[in-house]
Amino acid sequence: MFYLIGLGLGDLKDITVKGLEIVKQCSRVYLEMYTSILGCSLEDMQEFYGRPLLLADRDLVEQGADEILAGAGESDVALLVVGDPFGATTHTDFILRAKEKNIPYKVIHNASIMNAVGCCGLQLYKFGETVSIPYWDETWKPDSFYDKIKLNRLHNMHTLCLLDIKVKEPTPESLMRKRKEYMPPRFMTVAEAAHQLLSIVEKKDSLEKNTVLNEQSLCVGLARVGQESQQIAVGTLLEMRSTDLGGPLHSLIIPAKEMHPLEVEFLQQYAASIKLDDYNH
Ligand SMILES: C[S@@+](CC[C@H](N)C(=O)[O-])C[C@H]1O[C@@H](n2cnc3c(N)ncnc32)[C@H](O)[C@@H]1O
Repeated sequence: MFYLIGLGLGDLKDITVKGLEIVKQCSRVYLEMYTSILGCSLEDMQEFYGRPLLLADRDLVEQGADEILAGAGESDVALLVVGDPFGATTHTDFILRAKEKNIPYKVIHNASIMNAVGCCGLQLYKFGETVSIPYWDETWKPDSFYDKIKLNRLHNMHTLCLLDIKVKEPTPESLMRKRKEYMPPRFMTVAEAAHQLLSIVEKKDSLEKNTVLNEQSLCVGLARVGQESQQIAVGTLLEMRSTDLGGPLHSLIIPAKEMHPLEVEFLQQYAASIKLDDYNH
């Protein structure tokens, strides 16, 4: 059997009882470690699960499905995913591959950022399309996510912005070499995301006089949701640019222009600088 097991968002104890029992009985257990991270070390996980974990980086997950699924028809193999297995777009492919190979499979669900985002008080029912904000570099500055945020705002929906994670990034010097050297992992912060959004707003503003989003628009910053050190901050896009929410992972929400009074009341707890009742969101 092939098992796809969600680990939740908090720490190693967020795995479900069912998930833990399966982990203990499997012949091989892989840990996917590039679409998200947990607030604990690999060593702690191995000790808690009482067994070694095989690390599955992007190359192995995207190109090595055969290797991971090998033997899963005869013995039990698990792939552990931080959050929920379907909280990232990558893992449905595993199920399709398992089906193709006639390997039976089971999914063990867990909390995902896609639903835990409700911790800030914004109603899940009112979220529109989720967007991903990628790190820009000198020459590559994609901004198509901005149009999706704009559409959500026009339809009075909140936008969850997932922020880029860069792991196993080759150093520029090693790009031409066979043997790659890697940069330290990077996790986009709420401040970095706000900085990139502001530069798009400034560019679009002068081009199209766009008032859907501006530097005074309300934003919600989330950090380490589900962990003991979880942080939530509410402020303007401009304020978010200089807000330090500490270590990874971070997400940014652009709320709808019109909010339910309960949403406003809940958000107000985290808004140090703004009186939301009087504020044009
Ligand atoms: C591709 S998504 C992976 C989602 C994961 N499989 C899940 O179900 O939650 C990764 C992005 O979600 C957001 N994220 C994941 N966990 C988070 C957390 N605990 N707190 C804040 N943001 C989080 C970050 O923006 C991160 O870059």
